[in-house]
Amino acid sequence: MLIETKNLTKRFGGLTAVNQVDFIIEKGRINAIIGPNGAGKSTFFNLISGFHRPSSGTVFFKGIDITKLPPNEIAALGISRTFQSTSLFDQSTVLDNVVIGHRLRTKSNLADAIFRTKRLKREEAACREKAMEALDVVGLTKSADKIVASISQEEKKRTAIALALATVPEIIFLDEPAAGINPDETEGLTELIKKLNRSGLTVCLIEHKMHMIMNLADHIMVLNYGEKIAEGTPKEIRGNDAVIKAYLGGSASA
Ligand SMILES: Nc1ncnc2c1ncn2[C@@H]1O[C@H](COP(=O)(O)OP(=O)(O)OP(=O)(O)O)[C@@H](O)[C@H]1O
Repeated sequence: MLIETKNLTKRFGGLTAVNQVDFIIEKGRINAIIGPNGAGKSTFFNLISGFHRPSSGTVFFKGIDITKLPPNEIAALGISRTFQSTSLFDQSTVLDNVVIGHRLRTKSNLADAIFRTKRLKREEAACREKAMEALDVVGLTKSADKIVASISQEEKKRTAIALALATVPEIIFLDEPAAGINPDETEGLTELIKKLNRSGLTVCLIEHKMHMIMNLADHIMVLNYGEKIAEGTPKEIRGNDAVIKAYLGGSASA
């Protein structure tokens, strides 16, 4: 298994956003986390990627306890993520945005940066090369020099994925990759996620678009009020009484 959470819990004051969640992500699969608004999905991602410290519980990556590691160290281990409100630099090019993602993995220190050593120059060239490879994978080679503010919403989503890929992850967490794009674009993005998975990348995504999830995921976990209420294949989840009740009774937008 690639990732395992045990009793993972996050409290914000009196609110328990994630409550004792045990979850296993097997290598090579497409996993999805669904649930009504406010169910704790993004918080769960933040706990795994180190952006939130859990109140209790543990996160393991390949059997190693990563619960207390900072986000950059977690990323360097091979766990990458995109964010819901795509945080790209609007006035920079697509390529420059992706180069930043790759910097995480390079080793130059401050002295290198000041004296512009040969190593730094080598690393910069390698960064741009990796970034171009990532843009090729997501189908954005031709948009590399465009300013982010001028590209479509779908291209922004693809740029965010390229950014996450530039750190050469083993697993990628995608937070609502298809939010705000039309059905055709959603179809294109679904194909891209399938392609990434076929190339060996393990995927875990949060998505409200149920049709997309049911077509894409091998394994689904359902959260409701921070608790895991079900997990299984799309077929198992579709017929699960607790899941149907959670969606009908809550503020679900799915
Ligand atoms: N930093 C925070 N401080 C306080 N409360 C928070 C914080 N982050 C999330 N919450 C609360 O935790 C609960 C779970 O939120 P979270 O964003 O994880 O849900 P979600 O399932 O991702 O929702 P959505 O589908 O709407 O994005 C919500 O009640 C939310 O208001």
